Amino acid sequence: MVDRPKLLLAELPLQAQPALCRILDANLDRAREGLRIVEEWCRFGLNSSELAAECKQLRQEIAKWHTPELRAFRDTLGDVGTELTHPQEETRANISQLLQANLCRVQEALRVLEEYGKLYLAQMGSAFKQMRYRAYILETNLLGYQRQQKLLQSSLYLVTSASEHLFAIVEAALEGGLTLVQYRDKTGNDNVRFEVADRLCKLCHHYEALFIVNDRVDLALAVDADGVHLGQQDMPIAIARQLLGPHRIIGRSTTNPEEMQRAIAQGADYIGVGPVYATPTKVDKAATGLEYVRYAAQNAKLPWFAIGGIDPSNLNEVLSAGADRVAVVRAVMQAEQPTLVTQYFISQLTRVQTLRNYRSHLTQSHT
Ligand SMILES: Cc1ncc(COP(=O)(O)OP(=O)(O)O)c(N)n1
Ligand SMILES: Cc1ncsc1CCOP(=O)(O)O
Ligand SMILES: [Mg+2]
Repeated sequence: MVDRPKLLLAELPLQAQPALCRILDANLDRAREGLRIVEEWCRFGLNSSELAAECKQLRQEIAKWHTPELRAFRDTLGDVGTELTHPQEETRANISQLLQANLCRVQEALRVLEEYGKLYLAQMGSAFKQMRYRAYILETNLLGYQRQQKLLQSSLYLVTSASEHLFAIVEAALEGGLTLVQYRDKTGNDNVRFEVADRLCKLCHHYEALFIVNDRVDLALAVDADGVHLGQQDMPIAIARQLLGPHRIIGRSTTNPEEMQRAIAQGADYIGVGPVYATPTKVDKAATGLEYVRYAAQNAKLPWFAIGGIDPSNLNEVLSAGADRVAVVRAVMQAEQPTLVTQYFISQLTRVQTLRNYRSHLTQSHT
């Protein structure tokens, strides 16, 4: 139980006392309801016992303040606010929006409890201030966890190239089930790049896909991207991590085992493996061939994407060498039907992943 500090309620004018108790009662409910909604996703959607436990602990701590005295002031019929809804409350485009809305609701309710709580009980303000900070940390951890999960679940990675139909192509690929997009543009100026990156980021998030910016940490931060992709000549991973914080994704290009081991040691979240085949999209880089794909399949202990010259005609060869994630530019950006090509890639990648998971399950259960 909460220590019973001094009750300040009596110091308020008599007519303000019921109002204060109703505010506290309503917001104690609101904060817990919002947390419960978030908790369900942590538990059943993300399978994260840590995040679910944090939601539960916060809920329980809030509940301790919800005393019978406060509940006694509830007057639902007399509440003029029950009919007031915002149109956005009626629709939720996706899980991220739903979580965002409820985390925001929890934080608002905790703020109300912090402020009005100061008039009710000594220590209530500081207790709810601490809980509000915990809710912010929960939000950041949840977002980071969601990103890593989505990265793990992504088998096809679209790296964009300049095109007058850029948005239509990316949207078509998203319609086909794409969940990971990198904005790569070596031309143009920063003004245009910012506009394009911002629009692409919103488009990807609307489809619940991750959005990564090539080369540029500043641009990634400016548009609130999910992460950045850095080559060997780009910014060091450690500096990017300092700028981006712990929860955004950092990818690294690798062409050989040494670069792979270094990227892992430096804390990359995923790596590009290639160019597997020579490609006009990256003329300055020699092909690494399938040998490096085989090496990655045996040694990479993080998500890795075979990249470079991959298209539906050679996909099977790359999969047979051990890849189960690929990144492509032309195969989708220049496809006549980007949705269909995306669906084809994803279906083939899912097929090999399922087969390999099944085989490794069998091997484990026989040892
Ligand atoms: C997924 C992925 N892998 C490799 C690269 C290449 O990055 P980099 O070597 O920095 O070359 P540029 O793309 O910047 O020309 C990539 N972008 N994505
Ligand atoms: C950016 C990059 N890095 C290694 S290969 C490559 C380009 C791959 O493009 P494509 O899929 O068109 O061959
Ligand atoms: Mg680069």
